[in-house]
Amino acid sequence: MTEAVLAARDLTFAYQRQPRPVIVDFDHDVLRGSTTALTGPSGRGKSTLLYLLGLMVRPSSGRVLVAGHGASDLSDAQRARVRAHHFGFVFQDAALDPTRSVLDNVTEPAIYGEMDRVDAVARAAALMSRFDVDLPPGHRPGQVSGGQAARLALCRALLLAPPIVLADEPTGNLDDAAATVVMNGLLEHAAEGGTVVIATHDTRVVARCDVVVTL
Ligand SMILES: Nc1ncnc2c1ncn2[C@@H]1O[C@H](COP(=O)(O)OP(=O)(O)OP(=O)(O)O)[C@@H](O)[C@H]1O
Repeated sequence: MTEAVLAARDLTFAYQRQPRPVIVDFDHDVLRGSTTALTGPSGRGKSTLLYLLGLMVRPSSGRVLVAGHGASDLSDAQRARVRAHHFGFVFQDAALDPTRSVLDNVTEPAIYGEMDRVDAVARAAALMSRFDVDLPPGHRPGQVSGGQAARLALCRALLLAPPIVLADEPTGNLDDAAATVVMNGLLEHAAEGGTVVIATHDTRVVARCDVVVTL
């Protein structure tokens, strides 16, 4: 049987001071090597669900299991460790730190993931070359295009070759060519044995995922 690398059990989540929960009794198994699109209309909770699965917010009730182990009820420090070892994130609108160079943005997960600086820089250079964003390392995010920022965010997410990549609207505002590069990168990660979950309303992305979850 194919193993669930990530699972939601009776997951319910309400933002503080909000009358209604955004996610209610959500159950799902994400299988190793799969690509999953979380889709649905704006405001249905795609991003929220992605952050729950990525252990960035705690569920109001229910659990998230990572590699078969309950993870959402761990302490903040323990969840941070699980995040560092299991997940890579592509945040909405790339979310690069404008105060740091593009290289330091891409190598940032190494700080949490126990990869030394020399290896991190080499791996970053290889990824930046593969995705055709081998910019001068001192460049700042303010000096790059939206498509380049999206590819740099992908490089950052893949830096530690994480078992699971979670991506929040990774192709938002990208033209077809740039969206294809980013999507190909995510699909290649899955083809290499990684697992990919994407919150998106981009039909170009949904069409290329193995599993579609509509919220
Ligand atoms: N920090 C917050 N506090 C209170 N409510 C929030 C917060 N963040 C999101 N929400 C609400 O939760 C609901 C789900 O938001 P979420 O961003 O997860 O949806 P989404 O499906 O990803 O939307 P979109 O496609 O527009 O990005 C929305 O009604 C939103 O207004």
